[in-house]
Amino acid sequence: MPTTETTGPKRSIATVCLSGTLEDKLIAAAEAGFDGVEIFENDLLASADSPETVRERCRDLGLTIDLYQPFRDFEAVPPDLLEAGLRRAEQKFGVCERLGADTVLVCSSVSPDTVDDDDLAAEHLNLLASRAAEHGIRIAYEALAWGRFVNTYDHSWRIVRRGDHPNLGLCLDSFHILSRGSDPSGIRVIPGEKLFFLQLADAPQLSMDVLQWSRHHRLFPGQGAFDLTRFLDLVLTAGYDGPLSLEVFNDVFRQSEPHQSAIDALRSLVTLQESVTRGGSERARARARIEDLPAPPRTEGFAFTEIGVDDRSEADVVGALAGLGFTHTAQHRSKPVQLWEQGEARILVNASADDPATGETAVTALAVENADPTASAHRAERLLAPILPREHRADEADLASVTAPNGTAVFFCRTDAREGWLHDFSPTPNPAGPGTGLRAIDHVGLTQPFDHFDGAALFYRSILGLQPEAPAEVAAPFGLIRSLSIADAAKRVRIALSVSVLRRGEWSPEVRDPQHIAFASQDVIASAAKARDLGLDLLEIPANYHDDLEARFALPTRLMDDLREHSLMYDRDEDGEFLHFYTPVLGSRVFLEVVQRIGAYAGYGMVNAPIRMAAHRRHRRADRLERDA
Ligand SMILES: O=C(O)c1ccc(O)c(O)c1
Ligand SMILES: [Mg+2]
Repeated sequence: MPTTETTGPKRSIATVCLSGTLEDKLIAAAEAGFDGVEIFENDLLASADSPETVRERCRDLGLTIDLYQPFRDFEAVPPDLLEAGLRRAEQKFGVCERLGADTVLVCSSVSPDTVDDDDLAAEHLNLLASRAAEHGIRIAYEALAWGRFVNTYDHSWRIVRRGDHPNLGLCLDSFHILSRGSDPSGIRVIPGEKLFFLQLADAPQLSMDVLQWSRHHRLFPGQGAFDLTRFLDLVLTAGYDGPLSLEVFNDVFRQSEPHQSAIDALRSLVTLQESVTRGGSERARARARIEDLPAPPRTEGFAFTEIGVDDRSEADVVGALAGLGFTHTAQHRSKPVQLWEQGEARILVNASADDPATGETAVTALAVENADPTASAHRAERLLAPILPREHRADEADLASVTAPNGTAVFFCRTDAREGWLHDFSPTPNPAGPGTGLRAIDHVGLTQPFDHFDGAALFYRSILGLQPEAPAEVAAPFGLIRSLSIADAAKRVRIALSVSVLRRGEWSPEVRDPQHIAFASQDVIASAAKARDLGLDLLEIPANYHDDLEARFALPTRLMDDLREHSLMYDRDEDGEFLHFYTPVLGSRVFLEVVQRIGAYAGYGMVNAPIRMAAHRRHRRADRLERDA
């Protein structure tokens, strides 16, 4: 139930964001903790409930109805169509009165009957506003990015100003403004009382028809490429004091379980408010205020990562860790959990924690090192993250943790705390080996199911206070892979999310939803050589790859020899170089990687993913043939 109290602006959501019938949508919005809704006309038309019943239901759920929409193709039309429009409007005003909604959204016309005449548009909207006023209703005029003649916010503002009626104002929709690349800074000079409504939506940067972009690809704030922090700052600075409302048309969300979408939606809005309170104008900061949201954790790296294993995969995982020079340093005092360490890299191998969803080998937990785990867990709870119930004995650490969308547990830890997580482990007598030069966990790679990708990115960003890096796409053997990595400013916590774009059907790669843990080495060639000596089975990279590499980068012969000999891969960007190698897949879908960043290389060797995926498939095939022989 709602844990995010509203002390700042009201938070609303358009019913079009969520899947289901009107009833499903209202319940989901209320349960997530929204204060109000925009009712999309089609949702009401398909409902068997009278507007009065909908109004009552909303009241019972603690929701206000902040907007009724959309009313279309009204202004700057010939007299007969104007008459018809006014007749339609009277019916809508009646519906609004019955719903208890005081604002109707009017989209700029796309009709071929509309003329390019601002005076006429203003006159018609003035007439509509005076009719609306008789019902105590306001008209919020919104410039659609594809409006026939009015398609920018400044144009809609000129018309509203000319229309000059107290019941006529603007609806600003971030999508329509930012998708066209309009400069939003002019919003600041619009009088706040003329801003009747605000709709917030993000979107990925795409080059396509703007109507298609809007109707299929909108995202919740923070999930796309628009600068919504600046946008909201400008709107609040102008003096807008209505609800912050989300209006997201998205093909995936339209068919997703509405409770989860509503939670994602609210999380995105709270996170957006938070970013305005950190950087906005004084007026915007005061308006966006959120009570009692602890600051994002100051992350200091990964405390540990946990791999859940089963009877068969345990030997593979432990064997690979030993081959990478890790030492089994400690054993959990009450659970079948081993701690393996090298440098600051710590891996828990948990024989009681295979993936609850699939029973497979999986990265079951991430733990981030930070100064105040209790505050971080409190923040996560305020951001609607599901808190993980923990079984722990009275003398064991009560670790604060939450569950990420795909079931991965996220722990907040202080490794050096006296009663911290390490306290639950007893040291083994194993002497620390020479290692292979691994220092720490560089990143964790998690593949997400397509429908949860945007939600997962938002979750990690918002809960851990991370920032997204550049999104990328590569064509891989089993389909297109999209990736988005997120990291803290110091790059000590990096999470590389990826997704098979639109995966459908039966034909599927050998490794489903792979996950990996990458370790940082200062000399990956030496690490690979030592790992070989320790008996590690390195993933073999084909000669074709290295031949192409040589041609592309003209690397020194010595380096090429090393890359070939140790099955290393290579990448380069403007700021540095990246060398990396992999283990085969351990169990069903986990593998390990060792990376070396030279200079300020910022990526993850994503261009090499298709080569790695094909190599993994080859390796597993060979493995199976060997087992069957
Ligand atoms: O796509 C549309 O038609 C549409 C309707 C109403 C809106 O508020 C909007 O932004 C778009
Ligand atoms: Mg809109």
